[in-house]
Amino acid sequence: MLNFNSTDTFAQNVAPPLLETPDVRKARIAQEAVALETSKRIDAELKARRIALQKKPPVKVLVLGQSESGKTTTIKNFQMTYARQAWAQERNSWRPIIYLNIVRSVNCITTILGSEPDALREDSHHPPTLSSHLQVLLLRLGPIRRIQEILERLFSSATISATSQLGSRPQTRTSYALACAHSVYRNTDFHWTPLEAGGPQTEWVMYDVAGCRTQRAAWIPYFTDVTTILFLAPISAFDEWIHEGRRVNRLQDTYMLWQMLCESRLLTHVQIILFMNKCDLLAKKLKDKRIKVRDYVLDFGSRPNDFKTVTEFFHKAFKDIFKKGDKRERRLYSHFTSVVDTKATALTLFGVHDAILKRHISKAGLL
Ligand SMILES: Nc1nc2c(ncn2[C@@H]2O[C@H](COP(=O)(O)OP(=O)(O)OP(=O)(O)O)[C@@H](O)[C@H]2O)c(=O)[nH]1
Ligand SMILES: [Mg+2]
Repeated sequence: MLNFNSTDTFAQNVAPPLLETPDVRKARIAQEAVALETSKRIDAELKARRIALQKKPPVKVLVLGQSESGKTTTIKNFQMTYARQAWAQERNSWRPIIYLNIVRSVNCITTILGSEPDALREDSHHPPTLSSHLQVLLLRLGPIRRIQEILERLFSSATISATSQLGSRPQTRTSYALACAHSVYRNTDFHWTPLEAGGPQTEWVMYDVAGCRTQRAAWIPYFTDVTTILFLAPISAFDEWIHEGRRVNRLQDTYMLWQMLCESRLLTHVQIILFMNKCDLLAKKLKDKRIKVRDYVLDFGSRPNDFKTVTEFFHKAFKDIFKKGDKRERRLYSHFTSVVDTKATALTLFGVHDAILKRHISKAGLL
């Protein structure tokens, strides 16, 4: 209860005027009633939002593609664009690992030098040689051995707790919860207005799986659970062979995977987005006049070996496979990307993000 006679400045400021006419008093009381109603309404809205947020299913995206196709790099781009804070935190968490690598390298070098008697021998007839400097250096670097031990102990306990957190899904190499501030902020008349792009604070979970052949069976359990599959096709790899088998061309392997996804009955409800990736490497490769696409892709025939013709040709091939396999006339979203170019990728991701969210919302019956 406020004591209006007190010396409390807040109480004095909110106290009614001392000389208040009946009309002024009536207007004030009416105003206060409206303010109270508004306050109650805001409280109720906030509570409803909190409850809705708790119930809201996360947007789940499975990122697929052969090994080295750019999956992890794409997820890093998503993090940088939509969860910058989490990305910065994760980046910082790599610092001790980098320290450990440096410390290990230094210790390795000092071990090799210490076991080389010639390197440490001092010649008394000559001024101090490099070997005496090395001796001093080895002594000085002694404490680093202890640091290596501490860091290694730290990491072994951190690995155990991370493994237990991943729990029942050991096949997920990495799963990032993009608990992004997904309210999009737009500057209007110098005010920052929060816009809700599919609801505030929608949680995004992106599954990053291993792309090598032996790991692909582990993708299947995720198929039924995701809204969207983001498929990475490294189109620069038309003249390369997958590491697991010299005789399998990387582009052929990608086509085969793509066909499997497009035809899969398990995925008919899933939105598929194609990133024809590594365009920068493709452009570079095609500048070398000795590399001809037709030498690796027979269907390419006598078409010009330039970037535009080659990318259009690959695009058509992916579209044809999609159309043939698709059973529900889904829309195919496809993009030419170089995901190492973070600025250009951020622009692509804005479009992709909206498409995914739209699909997620309509699937959740919220549209
Ligand atoms: N130049 C160029 N390099 C790329 C591009 N995308 C990915 N890379 C590089 O290709 C390598 C493999 O990328 P990752 O993102 O690790 O590939 P991944 O699909 O996660 O591979 P796995 O985890 O082995 O299945 C990394 O060195 C990336 O920097 C691209 O568009 N252009
Ligand atoms: Mg990866």
